[in-house]
Amino acid sequence: MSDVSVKICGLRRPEHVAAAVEAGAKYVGFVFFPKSPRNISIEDARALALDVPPGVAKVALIVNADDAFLDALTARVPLDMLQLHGAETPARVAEIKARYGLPVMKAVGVADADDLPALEAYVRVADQILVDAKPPKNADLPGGNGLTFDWRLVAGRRWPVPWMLAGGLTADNVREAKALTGAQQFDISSGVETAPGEKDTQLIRRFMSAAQSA
Ligand SMILES: O=C(O)c1ccccc1N[C@@H]1O[C@H](COP(=O)(O)O)[C@@H](O)[C@H]1O
Repeated sequence: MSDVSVKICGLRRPEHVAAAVEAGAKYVGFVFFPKSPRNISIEDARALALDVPPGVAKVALIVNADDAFLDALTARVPLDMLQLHGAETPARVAEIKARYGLPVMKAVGVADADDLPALEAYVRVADQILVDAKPPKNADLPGGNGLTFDWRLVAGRRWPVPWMLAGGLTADNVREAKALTGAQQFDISSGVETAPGEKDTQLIRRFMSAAQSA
């Protein structure tokens, strides 16, 4: 039995949700960000989420969302976690957690050692931390760019809450990512796609197998 947990993010089709669940993903992610090729409507996400079995966490990825959107989202989609992937402050993270009563995972972008202190404020308010590659300046997306960062920056790091590694992961590099960082949780989106937003069942299975044997 593997000690690794995987989140497959940016799912939009039932066959890809099924492939992720059948292959052992512990989290499935839905992206609510109109600029993303993985964006999904609330009603389409609801239909997918209703078919996810217990034991697999349904995660909504949101970027600087306001309360009106979050009210509508949480009223319709049965969710287990909110992933905040924008410039939400620690105070906003705490506010969202209190208002919706859902566990919150805050993404923090890392490019160099100067980005690491920002994590400390978030581990006090979030239930989990997602350590992702920092997007390039002027990037359209704050994540999901298929970029890695220098994993040695977080080698052996421990925080008081669970953490997940993201950014440019693939079936070919997840073993090295685990060995270098000691991460036990991995989040992937573009690495299981054939084109932006186009998930692939075989790539999902291949990544799950590589992560579980890493
Ligand atoms: O996937 C997206 O479109 C996305 C949009 C806005 C914010 C985050 C997004 N994706 C997240 O980014 C990381 C890394 O993704 P990748 O594997 O490098 O493609 C991951 O947490 C995605 O959930």
